[in-house]
Amino acid sequence: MSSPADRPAPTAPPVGGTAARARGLTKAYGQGETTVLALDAVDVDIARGRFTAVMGPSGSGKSTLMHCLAGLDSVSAGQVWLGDTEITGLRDRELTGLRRDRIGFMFQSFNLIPTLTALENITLPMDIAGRRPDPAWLEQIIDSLGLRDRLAHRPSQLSGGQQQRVACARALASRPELIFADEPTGNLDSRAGLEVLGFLRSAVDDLGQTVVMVTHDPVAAACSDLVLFLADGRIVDEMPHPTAEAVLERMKRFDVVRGRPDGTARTPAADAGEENAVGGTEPGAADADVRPDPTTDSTRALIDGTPGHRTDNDRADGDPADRVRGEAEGD
Ligand SMILES: Nc1ncnc2c1ncn2[C@@H]1O[C@H](COP(=O)(O)OP(=O)(O)OP(=O)(O)O)[C@@H](O)[C@H]1O
Repeated sequence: MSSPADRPAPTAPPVGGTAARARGLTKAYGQGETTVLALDAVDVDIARGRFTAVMGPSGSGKSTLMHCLAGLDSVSAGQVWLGDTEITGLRDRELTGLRRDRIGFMFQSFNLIPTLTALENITLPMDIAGRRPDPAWLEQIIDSLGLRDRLAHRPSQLSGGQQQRVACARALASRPELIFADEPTGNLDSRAGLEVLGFLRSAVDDLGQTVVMVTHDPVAAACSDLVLFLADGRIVDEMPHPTAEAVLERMKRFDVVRGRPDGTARTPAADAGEENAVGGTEPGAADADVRPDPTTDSTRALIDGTPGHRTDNDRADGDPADRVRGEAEGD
């Protein structure tokens, strides 16, 4: 395990084995004295065909990293590639198509459309894109997720675990290069959570997918191949072949929050280069009204007809589910 100081300086991005990568990825919210540095010159490589977990204290930048890697959020500086395509600098329309074709999303809140059946929810992103799912692939996903006898059910007729399995199938349906999962087990009891983690694991092992999962849960992180630890918008550590115990121990090393006089997420300790200093753990009250709405993000990611490329402090009006429903049903 390496500390930031031990980590080799980044060279040219590796080619071939990388599903996504970022160099110097920086994301600041707000301006002037109220600036929050959510990501601070992050270099990261997401290995293709692997399961990567992202952990860190609240406010450390996990969701922001995921959103920037997925092209859901603009970056303040730096570059992001999906495969060999640099997505930073792409126009919204190009980004929309790329997300739709190459990325699958899973969110804590499932984000299923209540009026659609499980099957309709699974194929919704492809239907909106005007693409037909590969029937053999779809069948394989449905069977491996155990959804065969639930396809005609609406979300309200499904348990939380089943709903998340539908969301998992939806993320896999287009056979994306990369699946981003933001706290996919956050709304599930431990049994259903483990089940969903098992499916994500087998999506990697058996279906060759690449998964990036943000989680607070050491047990969930232990299902991954590699855990990246974020603190203060930086990757401060990584752990291959994690166990829940080792992850828990590592998380304990993150210090108690110390606020910064200038209100940014960074701490004086972090400025001094202390690896285990954590800042911005509790988003300040001032941030509370401008934090991203996960429903908005996921909805945008799904329908991708709305400006999914969020700008700072951008919030969608109205009920996002209504907008998705409207798009899906052609209202
Ligand atoms: N739209 C926004 N406007 C202002 N600040 C933001 C916005 N989104 C995130 N932030 C701030 O950026 C920092 C990183 O936020 P982010 O949501 O990425 O952290 P996180 O590690 O995912 O947190 P959590 O575990 O609580 O979900 C935090 O200080 C947060 O308050």
